[in-house]
Amino acid sequence: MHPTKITFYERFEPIILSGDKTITIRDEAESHYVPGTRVAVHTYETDRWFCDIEIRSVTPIQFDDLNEEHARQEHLSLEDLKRIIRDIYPELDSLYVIEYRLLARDPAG
Ligand SMILES: CC(=O)Nc1cc[nH]c(=O)n1
Repeated sequence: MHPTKITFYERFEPIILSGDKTITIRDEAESHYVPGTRVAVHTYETDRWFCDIEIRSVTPIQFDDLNEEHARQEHLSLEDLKRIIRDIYPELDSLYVIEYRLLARDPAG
């Protein structure tokens, strides 16, 4: 069964809902999302649902190959992107770029 839920840190919620953040970079354990499927997005901290997304693609990437385009899609500078990914996944080089589009959001949010 493919995963139908993903969590994001609350600090990313505004740039996901604005449509400015259109990718997330995850490890192998979170690489099994299926393009074309709908996924519920919850906060990591409190498990609060705040939107649904559609998975567009899942692409392997090496940490050293992260570039300005990935940073633009994350709505970050490349320096900040690399620092954040290193904080979340210390010493992990094999990663996955999950591209998505926003489908629906909490009308009260
Ligand atoms: C909860 C969590 O791992 N969140 C992440 C990890 C990597 N990128 C991202 O946007 N969010």
